[in-house]
This record gives sequence, C-alpha cells and structure tokens, in this order.
Amino acid sequence: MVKITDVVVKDIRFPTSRNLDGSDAMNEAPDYSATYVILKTDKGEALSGHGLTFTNGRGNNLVVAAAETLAKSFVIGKELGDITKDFGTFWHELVAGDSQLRWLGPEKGLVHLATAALVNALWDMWAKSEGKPVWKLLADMTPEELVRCVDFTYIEDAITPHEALAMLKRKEAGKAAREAEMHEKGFPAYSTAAGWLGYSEEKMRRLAREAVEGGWTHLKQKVGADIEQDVERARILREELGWDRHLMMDANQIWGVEEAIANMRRLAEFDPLWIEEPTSPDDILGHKAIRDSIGNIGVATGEHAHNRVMFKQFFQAEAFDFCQLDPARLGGVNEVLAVLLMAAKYDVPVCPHGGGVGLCQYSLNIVLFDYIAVSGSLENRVLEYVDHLHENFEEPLTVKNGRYFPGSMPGYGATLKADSQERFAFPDGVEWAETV
Ligand SMILES: C[C@H](O)[C@@H](O)CC(=O)C(=O)O
Ligand SMILES: [Mg+2]
Repeated sequence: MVKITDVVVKDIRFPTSRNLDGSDAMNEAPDYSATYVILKTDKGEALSGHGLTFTNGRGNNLVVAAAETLAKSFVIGKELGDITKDFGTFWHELVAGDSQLRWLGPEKGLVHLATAALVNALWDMWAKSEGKPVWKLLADMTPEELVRCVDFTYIEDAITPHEALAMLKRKEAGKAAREAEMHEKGFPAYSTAAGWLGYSEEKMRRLAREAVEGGWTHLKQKVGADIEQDVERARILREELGWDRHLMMDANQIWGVEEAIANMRRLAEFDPLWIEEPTSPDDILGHKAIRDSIGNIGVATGEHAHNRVMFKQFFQAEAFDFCQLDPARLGGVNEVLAVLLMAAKYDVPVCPHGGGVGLCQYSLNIVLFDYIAVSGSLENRVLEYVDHLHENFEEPLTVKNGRYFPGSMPGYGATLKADSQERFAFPDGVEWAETV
C-alpha cells in the first residue's frame, strides 16, 4: 500500500525566448515552462510521482495554483491503489467532482492543464511502483484494465466501453512482436528543430542539412508570419531535403479559414505532407472546410484541442488527417487513452505533439503503447522531435537515424533532474534571479 502524503508544485521556466527556440507565427518568443508536480508518499525517497504540464512562460504560476488546489482536494491522503483500481472513476471525480472548480473549465483551460500535471504525476508514480516505464505498464495491462482507466462521459456516442474492449482484444495477438519490433527498429520520427520561425534562413539551412545528414526523413517548417517568407523558406528546405523526404508546415492558428486555403494553395508547390493548426484550434468545421479545399495536403491539429469531446467531433466531422493530441493538455494519460481508442476506431493516425518541454518524453510513451496495443499500425505515423532541453531530464532520450527508441527507466520519462528544478525555478532560480 502506498499513501500519498503531500504535494509540491513548482513553477519551472526555461529561457528559450533568448535564442527563439520554439518560436512560431503565434508564439514569437516562448519560454518553455512546466507546472511541475511532485507527489510525495509514505515511502519517502523510495517512491514519489513527478508530472508536468507545458506552458509558454507567463501564467505558469496560475496553473501552479490550480494544481495545488486540485491536489489538496482530490489526491492528498489517498492510497495509490484506491485510485488505480478504478482510475476512470477517479479521473471523472477529479474533473467533475467539485462543481465550483469545474466551473473554471469545464475540462479546458488552466484547470485542465493542472489536471494533466497531476494525473501525469499519478501515472509516473504508478509506473515507478511497478518498476516499468508508462508505455510498458500500459502495454502489459489487459483490455479490461485499460478500459477501466477511461472516462467515457460525453463520448459514448462515438465509442462505447464494449467497443473499446473488443478493439483492444483484437490487437492482443501481435503485441509481443510489435514490442520487440520497437526495441529493434524504433518508432518513426520527424524533426522541428530546424524550422523555428525566429531562426535565420542561414541557420535553418544549416540545421536542415545537418538533419538530413543525421538520417532525418521528415522536417517541419513554421509558417504564417508572411507568405513570401514562407515560400522562400520552403524553397530552402526543399533544396536541402530533396523531393523524396517529407516537409510538414505548421501555422500555429494564425490564419482565418479562407486565408489558410489561399496560402496553402500557394505553398502546395512544395508538396507539404500536412498543414498543422491552419486556423483556430476550436474551429472543427473550419478545419473540415480547409481539408476539403487543399487537395492532397493533409490537415493536422490537436496540440490545442483541450479534451476528448473536441477530438470526438474532429473524428465525427472527418475534419483532420492527423491527430496531434498533446499528453499534457488533455487531462493526462486517462484522457489520452480515450482519444487513442477513438482514433483507432475512426482510423486516423495519431502523431502526438512534442514541441514543449517534456512532451517528446510523454508522447514517446504514448505512441509506443498505441502501436503495440491499440492501432497496431505505423502507417502515416511520425512522432515529433525537438532537440532542446532534454539534458534536464533524468532519463536521456534515444533518437537515432530519425527514429525514437523505447525508454527503460521506471516512470513516465519526464522526471527533471534536481539541479535543473533549482536552476530554472521561477523567479528565484539562478537562471532567472538576475533578470526579473
Ligand atoms: C510554442 C511551441 O514551440 C509551438 O510552436 C510548438 C508547436 O507548434 C509544435 O511543436 O508543433
Ligand atoms: Mg504545432
């Protein structure tokens, strides 16, 4: 038995805006930040749970306050086993059990980001207590155990627990072989590292060249500040990539629907695999209109889709080609499972969001599990890779020749090193003390 005794929530910010790492048309100078939850237990140093949600800097303190409030109301004093034995019900309580807190969302905005950090910390703790990474904990569960982790509220018109169970059972036969394949060959990936909008054309060309030499076959370019500049940067990237490799584009919500259609018709000559977040993340019918108007270019979105109900509608409306769920914007692993199940049913590939601190780590766990136990397919699936800040985590990421390899340390893979937690603490860590 493990009792959760206390919570510490930290405001951690990395000053990525200084070099414009992570910059795009909407987020010109982000400071990659984490609301970082540490759940302590009666096992002391031997067991704790670390979880995060990603923010862009200012406002991270608001999410910290929400995570503290939620933890005190729903988590502190509980037994881990009481939570995990019926995790779907616990998750429902967390998002809907206090109607005053629910008012702040519901299931969206900063209260849902806080939910994500807390739930991810619980999964980290559960996986650590079992001595497994989260992907393996999930892959080893029975279909019944997995379905018990999901809250089907508001999505039963798209998928029922009974259907989910049947789908998971159908995939059980090949699980061991797919797991072995991931260890041997890894999971296909793409890199955004060259494409940040604040990088000069020279830097972008150099990084793209290095990426191609390093075995990358898919690169993503940020677009949307100025169409002439987008064309010029796409030309440079195509010169470096050639035409056998893939180029993706990401507008980060900057365009209206008509504008997105016009701009993507212009950029079609560069044969983009997808246009990501072409317009408002809430505009499901707008995405559908764009998808219907830009020929073979896929529409990708999801990093700002805040809950399973949004994804349900994207699936039902056939509004996107690539589902880019974000494991720290959805309410943690439990809600991610709901989206994976719907994606498999509607046959939409899941290519989760990685552009934020800790998101590559979380998303790797998710795609491995998805391949092994849910979708069983690698078709049109690539996981995002961004190359900064990984040195701050206890477990290094293994990425070779454009493919991710499974981690082996117990937990969810995004436990920050103790000295990084101190150095980047906002506003008192040494990295910030002289600037604020
Ligand atoms: C602000 C973030 O860096 C954002 O640009 C990430 C993103 O859109 C992506 O990785 O995709
Ligand atoms: Mg994006």
